[in-house]
Amino acid sequence: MPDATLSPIRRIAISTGGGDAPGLNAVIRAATLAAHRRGWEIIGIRDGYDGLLRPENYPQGGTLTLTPERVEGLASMGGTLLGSTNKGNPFRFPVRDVGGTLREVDRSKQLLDAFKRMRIDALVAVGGDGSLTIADGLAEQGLRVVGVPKTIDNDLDRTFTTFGFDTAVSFATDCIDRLHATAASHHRIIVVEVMGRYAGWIALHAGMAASAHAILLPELPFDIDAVAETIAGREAMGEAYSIVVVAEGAMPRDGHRSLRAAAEAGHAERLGGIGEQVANALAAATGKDARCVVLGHLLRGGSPSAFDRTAALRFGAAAVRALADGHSGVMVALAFPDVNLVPLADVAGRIKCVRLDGDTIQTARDLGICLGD
Ligand SMILES: Nc1ncnc2c1ncn2[C@@H]1O[C@H](COP(=O)(O)OP(=O)(O)OP(=O)(O)O)[C@@H](O)[C@H]1O
Ligand SMILES: O=P(O)(O)OC[C@H]1O[C@](O)(CO)[C@@H](O)[C@@H]1O
Ligand SMILES: [Mg+2]
Repeated sequence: MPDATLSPIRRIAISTGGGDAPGLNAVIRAATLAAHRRGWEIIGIRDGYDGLLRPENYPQGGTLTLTPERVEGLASMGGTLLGSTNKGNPFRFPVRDVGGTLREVDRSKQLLDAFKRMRIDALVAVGGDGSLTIADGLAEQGLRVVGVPKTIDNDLDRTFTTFGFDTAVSFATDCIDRLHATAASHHRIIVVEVMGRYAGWIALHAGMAASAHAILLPELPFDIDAVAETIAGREAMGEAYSIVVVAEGAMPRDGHRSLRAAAEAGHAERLGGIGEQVANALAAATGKDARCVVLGHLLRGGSPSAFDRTAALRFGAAAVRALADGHSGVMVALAFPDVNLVPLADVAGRIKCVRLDGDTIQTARDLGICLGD
């Protein structure tokens, strides 16, 4: 429920947190123009909240005044004008003690003090599950906050989709389309590893759109023999090549996720390497030549698709409207065809995984795609 007793807004801030996603700049543009229309000032915080929490790193200032001129032409640009971080959760801020060990401290109070000092009345927090959990915590401490759902992973609950996902899937689809030709020419297996730590939306959608022969998801631990059988079955039908799409968080039934670096204070674990493992295992099981292509951070780059731009622009404007209407502790969400508001508390600390009984998975099965089970 909007709070009619709130003091009027004069100045708001916007921050972009977590992995960057195409469309962040479009949100910044829309929020800036919508704020200016209401006579509000708007400032951008650099690199999540680092601009306020690590001022020593910003001799030119940790914030940026946003004006209509400053956000001109921004909607089509990838990345984020403000910078981002996935290493500085203010509630679990990494600090190195004298012995050199990293530990986490709660610096949320300092952040809220910085907001007060800068006369910031409200915050638009743009991010994924991590950033919106932080935003929910700040709202609980009394800050007026509206969240905006971002992530190429599409793993946020209570919104039809997040912006960034469509661009990432379109790019992955284009890459896999291209790999069919070279795999077929050389009668090879090509394994394509895509991002997606705990949710396999990118692998599932791009794999289906680009007619992969097998798709391996974090949600469904795989049996490599099932994939090898699919490849052998294709071989028997005269199809001497196969494309396997693997989410970075996929794991064998009797194994575990492939880690590049373990989690440490202030930093989540880094995954990667499962594509290479699957390629090697399939080469051994089938006797065929196999290659692995890792799309990785390429999936985060590029200009946002028209769908992501539109969603991001709508989200940025809707976040400002929500603040103007007295809402706080909410996230703007796509409830096709509208944008609505959902409680941040319903989103915080949760991940939307691929539902194994959902129609997309069933469609993949009906198309004859092997899911490794
Ligand atoms: N505004 C922020 N300032 C500092 N650190 C942040 C901020 N937002 C998020 N983080 C850190 O980054 C992590 C990931 O954030 P989030 O889930 O929003 O991003 P994401 O797009 O899902 O990307 P990923 O989780 O893969 O990094 C959080 O758990 C948190 O530790
Ligand atoms: O940029 P980093 O720290 O390597 O993070 C990579 C992670 O970020 C994401 O791109 C976005 O959440 C994940 O898919 C991926 O696991
Ligand atoms: Mg995340």
